[in-house]
Formats: sequence, structure tokens, C-alpha cells
Amino acid sequence: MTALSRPCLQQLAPSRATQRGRASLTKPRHLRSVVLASTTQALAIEADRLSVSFKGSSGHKQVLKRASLQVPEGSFHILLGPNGCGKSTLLRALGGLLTPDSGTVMVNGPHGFVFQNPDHQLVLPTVAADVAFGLGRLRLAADDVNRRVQQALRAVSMEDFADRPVHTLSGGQKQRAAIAGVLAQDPKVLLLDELTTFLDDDDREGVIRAVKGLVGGPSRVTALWVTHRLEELPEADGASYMEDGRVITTGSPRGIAKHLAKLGARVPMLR
Ligand SMILES: Nc1ncnc2c1ncn2[C@@H]1O[C@H](COP(=O)(O)OP(=O)(O)OP(=O)(O)O)[C@@H](O)[C@H]1O
Repeated sequence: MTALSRPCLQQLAPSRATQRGRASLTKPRHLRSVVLASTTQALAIEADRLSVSFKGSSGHKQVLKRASLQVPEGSFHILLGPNGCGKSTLLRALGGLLTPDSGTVMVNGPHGFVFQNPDHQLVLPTVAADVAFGLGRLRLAADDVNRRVQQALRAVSMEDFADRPVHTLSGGQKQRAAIAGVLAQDPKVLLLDELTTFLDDDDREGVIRAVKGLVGGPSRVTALWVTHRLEELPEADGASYMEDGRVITTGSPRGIAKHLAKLGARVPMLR
């Protein structure tokens, strides 16, 4: 894990926060485009001045403060920021898992949400049964279900694990099985919340490779990847940095790395 030197950045350390629920999939919205760098690219995700607050015992706490984010279609985009700055809240608002107080959200295409702790989203005894779980509502023929399950497992290099009991998988294998459960439903956008927090380096690399394989594939899946690990920055096509409920800056991974270095972080890709 990368060492971080300044107090605000030390909060980028792993969170033990967990979210209950399974991967979810929702309906497409309209297409927008934006000028990014020198080219016009279609956007897969756009949040515009999003505000979210939660009720607590001491009144309302505003967590997102007119946060805006744009993610080009077909990209692997990293969202970084100190613990508690609102990354997961922004992701959940994008996924339709909570209702913002104000602002707008656009996600172009069906999207799947994968949570930080795979133990909270793998609910059936075997890998294949779990991957098939979300397909129940589609009323597909058994052959179609099997085909989708096999394809999804192949996409995350888990085709040999179909009959394995879920409890025998490593953390990274569980995350890849959770991703397969979403993929079986054919999403265009993946919202991925700190999937590598509990993983060792091998498992972490396996999960990142699986997601990058999907993004680089013919279906032009877009992945928004929330992380606190600065060493994952070079994997991304683009990145955004949040602080205190706002997206402060968006750019190339190297540009964001330089921004973080100015704040005092030791960023591996700049060494
Ligand atoms: N349902 C909720 N009710 C009340 N407060 C909440 C709720 N969800 C999040 N919060 C608060 O909102 C703030 C932002 O939380 P969030 O999980 O979005 O931050 P984060 O940047 O993802 O942090 P981490 O990196 O630790 O996961 C925190 O102070 C958190 O306690």
C-alpha cells in the first residue's frame, strides 16, 4: 500500500465501511457528449451539481456539495479521495441507489453496481447459481441462462469455477464472481466500489485485469472504479479526485498523480 504523508491524504487509507446488498442493474438514460482534451467523446456517465444529505441525530449532514463528474464511454475511470469525502455516496447516486437532493444524473445504458465486500453480495451456494441469480427476473430459457453464465464467467477468467462452492473462493475470485453476476445481465456501465480493499496483490491484479478486459472489449463497457489505492492510477484511462463532497479535478492519471504529489502524497507512478 502506498504511504501518504499529509493528514488529509492519510485518510485515503482503506475503509472498513461495508454496504449490504447485491449487484444491481438499472435502465438506460439519454446520451450526452462533451469535449474532453481535443476530441469529442460520448459520455457514459454525467453527474451535474449533485447534492446529497443524510439525516442524523444532530440534523442534516450534507455529503455531496454540487459534485459534478463526467466519464467518457468505453473508459476505465478512477475516482479517488480521502475517506469520507463522498466517493461511495456519489457512486450510489449514479447507480440510483439513493435520491439526490438536487442536481442531475445521466448513466448511458444499463448499469451494474458491485460493492466493496463480496460476502455481502454472493448469496447462493455455487458460483454458477450465484451468477445466474440476477437473471431470474428476465424469464430466460435454461439454455440462455447457461450461455450467459458461461460467457460472464469466461469474461472474468472464472470458467473453471462454475461448480465451486462460493465459500471456497479467495477474495479476488469472489469479487470476480460478483462482477460476473452483473455481467450476465449485459450492462454497459460498471460502478465498482473499492473492490480491491480487502485483496492481496495477486487477487487485486486479477480483478483489475478482468475489468480492463471488459472495458477494452468490443462491447465498450465503461467502468467507474472507486479506490483509495494510488498505485492503481496507472491502470486508468482517466481519473477524478474528490474532497469534501466535491470533485476537485479530473484529468489523465498522470495529471491527477501530479496533483496528489503537490498535496504531499507519494504516488508510485511518479517515482
Ligand atoms: N446512509 C447514510 N447515513 C448517514 N451518513 C452517511 C450515510 N452514507 C454515508 N454517510 C456519511 O457520508 C460521508 C461520506 O461517506 P462515503 O461512504 O460516501 O465516503 P467515501 O469517500 O466513500 O469514504 P470511504 O473511502 O471511507 O469509503 C461519511 O461521513 C459517511 O459517514
